[in-house]
Amino acid sequence: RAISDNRSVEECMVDALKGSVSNEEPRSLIAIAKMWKKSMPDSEDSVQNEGILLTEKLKAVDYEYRESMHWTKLQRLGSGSYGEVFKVQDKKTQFQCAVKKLPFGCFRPEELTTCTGLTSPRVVPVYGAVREGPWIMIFMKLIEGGSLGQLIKESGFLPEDKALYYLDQVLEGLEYLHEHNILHGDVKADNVLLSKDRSQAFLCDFGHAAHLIPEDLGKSHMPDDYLPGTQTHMAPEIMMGKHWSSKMDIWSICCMMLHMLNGCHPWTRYSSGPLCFKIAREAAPWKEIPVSCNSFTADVLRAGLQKEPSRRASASELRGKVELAQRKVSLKRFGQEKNRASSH
Ligand SMILES: CN1C=C[C@@](O)(C#Cc2ccnc(-n3nc(C(N)=O)c4cc(F)ccc43)c2)C1=O
Repeated sequence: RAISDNRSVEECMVDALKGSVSNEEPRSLIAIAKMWKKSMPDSEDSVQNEGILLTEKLKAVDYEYRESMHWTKLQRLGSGSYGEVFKVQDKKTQFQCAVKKLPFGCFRPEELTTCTGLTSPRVVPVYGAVREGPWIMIFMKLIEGGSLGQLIKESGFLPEDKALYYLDQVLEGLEYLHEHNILHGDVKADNVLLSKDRSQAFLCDFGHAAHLIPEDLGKSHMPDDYLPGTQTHMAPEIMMGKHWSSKMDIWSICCMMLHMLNGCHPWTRYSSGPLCFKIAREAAPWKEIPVSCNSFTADVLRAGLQKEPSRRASASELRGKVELAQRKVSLKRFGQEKNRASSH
């Protein structure tokens, strides 16, 4: 029937996937994510259980994959855009991973279509997604070291060399996303996860992500259902309803750098209440760059905190400046340690 109706391959695929959970390829996950967008939650779906698992370590049983029956929650890890995140375990394989649980009505297909099939070592791998009644569960790799936001809270703030180290790694992830015309849309320390030894950083939470259509760049405004990210990290062009581009992520990652260095989000030390007018009208928050910063680190922040997107550095340009600043900062630190050693 499918082919005779001139239906797309994707539509045929989705028909075959409806109402069951199966282990399939990434393109099936993308197809069902788009199907979920079209189907609104209603009462008869209360026991609906359908989805796609991308790894054999998570095993659907008789085309079902249900909480408590096939996997169990071990502990709450944190909260993302519109959802809570848990450490979970597959009952059959004992494999542990993380799951973001969100209401079906808050699900955006871009949360899956933007991160499925990515191969960057700086992006948390997705393991699949399953709908259970009014909930969507998105499974992903467990990252044991917690979030960069939690590290900053524990430490108060980060030393310049460590902040530059994490900034470089997250910029590598942004370089990859922007090369694939993907906007992350909510870059901040809570959405950067750390390995157990805290040497590796990974980008997560594609709940605000969008596909950047190259021919649309510079023209289109945000799509109607676009979900803005964190206000303190929001680029001025969003506040002014102007064109959107990958440069939004660059503004946000520099706000994250200020958060690492100062221990607080930009704009929050000098004002309370809605920031949208302040961010749109006032100068970029260069005054929040610590005076103790190396001049090359300050250059990174000034290049990324340009109010005009066209004057703002790209991820690759900013990474080059970060790596120069890292050399200067580590040389300075090396010099200080040498002086300390020789004075003893
Ligand atoms: C690939 N993929 C699939 C869903 C996704 O959009 C997300 C997310 C998200 C949001 C907030 N927080 C976490 N979060 N994940 C973990 C983890 N994987 O171990 C985690 C661990 C924490 F300690 C705190 C928050 C955490 C994950 C996404 O990116």
